[in-house]
Amino acid sequence: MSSSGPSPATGIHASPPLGLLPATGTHHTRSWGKTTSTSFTGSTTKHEQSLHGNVKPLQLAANESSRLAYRSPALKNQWNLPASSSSTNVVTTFDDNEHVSSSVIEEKVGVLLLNLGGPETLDDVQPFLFNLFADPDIIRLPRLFRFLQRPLAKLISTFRAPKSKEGYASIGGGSPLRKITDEQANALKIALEKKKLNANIYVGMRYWYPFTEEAIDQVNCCAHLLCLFSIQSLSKCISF
Ligand SMILES: C=CC1=C(C)c2cc3[nH]c(cc4nc(cc5[nH]c(cc1n2)c(C)c5CCC(=O)O)C(CCC(=O)O)=C4C)c(C)c3C=C
Ligand SMILES: [Fe+2]
Repeated sequence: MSSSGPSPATGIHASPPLGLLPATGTHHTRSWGKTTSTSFTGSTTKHEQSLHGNVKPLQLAANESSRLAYRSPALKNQWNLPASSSSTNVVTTFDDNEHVSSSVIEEKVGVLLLNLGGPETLDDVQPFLFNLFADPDIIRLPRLFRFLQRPLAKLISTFRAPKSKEGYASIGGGSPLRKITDEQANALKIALEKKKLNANIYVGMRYWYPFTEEAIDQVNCCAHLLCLFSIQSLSKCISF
């Protein structure tokens, strides 16, 4: 996959987010090509929404400059979050001028930066590729042949790994994606602190560490979780 776009620190501004999720419940997310569920702190509500599901843009307030907070009306219903919920809904949006406008904030916000991940060492290359190809969103087999997904992923990843390793070796022995995403998280934390917003930032990857499920397990700070898809790519296979 080729990557391009703004610098890591500012790339956040160009990336469409997934949504604002309540930081309680059970998430059904996918890695290694299978669906798993992850419970996280304070869970009283169950829901079926995948982190990778479609989320509609938040109804934005007056200024329509390119903002990044989205919320699914459907999710709002699903999680039973009435507008007058006792827990204040926190909606923080970012515009192109790096101005942050927030509604009244009474609860700490968590931000989950979602990315895809990449192999960090040459030994990671084959298992990373396996995770990638075992995902039916990457290689979709007809229903009848679904049972072949993982054997096929094993086959392709094993065959492709040597060539990919050469590529990764030539750029220092691994993917820069983890480092870039961690840098984005730090930059976001610092930027929000400057705005007097104290948010916990988490990083979750779909195909490598730290997996989204692990990241969600860490979420313990907040009533709401803003999920931002922090991918920059020209790849046509990524659609939002
Ligand atoms: C048939 C081959 C491939 C398809 C189809 C494909 C689709 C696809 N890939 C991503 C996300 C990533 N791919 C990454 C690396 C990578 N992808 C392929 C092959 C296909 N991908 C290979 C062989 C590799 C390894 C690198 C290489 O040898 O070129 C990565 C990791 C990037 C990094 O920084 O390391 C990601 C992420 C998506 C989203 C996608 C289709 C939707
Ligand atoms: Fe790829």
